[in-house]
Amino acid sequence: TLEMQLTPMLMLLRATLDHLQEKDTAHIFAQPVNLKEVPDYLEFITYPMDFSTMRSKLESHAYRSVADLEADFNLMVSNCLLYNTKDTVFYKAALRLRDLGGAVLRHAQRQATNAG
Ligand SMILES: CCOC(=O)c1ccc2c(c1)NC(=O)[C@@H](C)N2
Repeated sequence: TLEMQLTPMLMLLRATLDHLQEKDTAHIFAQPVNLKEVPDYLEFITYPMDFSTMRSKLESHAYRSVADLEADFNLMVSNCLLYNTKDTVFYKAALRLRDLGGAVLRHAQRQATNAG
């Protein structure tokens, strides 16, 4: 579509978000933390973040660069490392997502720079 040609950044951000979310194979970052299931979550976490929220922000043009997307990705990972103890599946998944996502984001930034 015309949007495909005229908004390379939006296309790159969508592809990068898809690639980041593929690394969350357990889907524990897919939706906001359920505050009914985790009632004390906001006692520790000021700004919750998850992939569905990032996708809504992307489609609302809230991200103007790979760095903007990376900031919310890092927030999501940091929230998880802060709230959950080291022995949990959540904490371990956040470490793995941080490392795998870092490579995805470095590649995306190179593409953004090359495309100009
Ligand atoms: C149905 C119960 O779900 C959860 O308790 C739960 C579900 C998903 C979670 C989470 C908790 N904690 C987190 O830090 C983020 C990363 N994901």
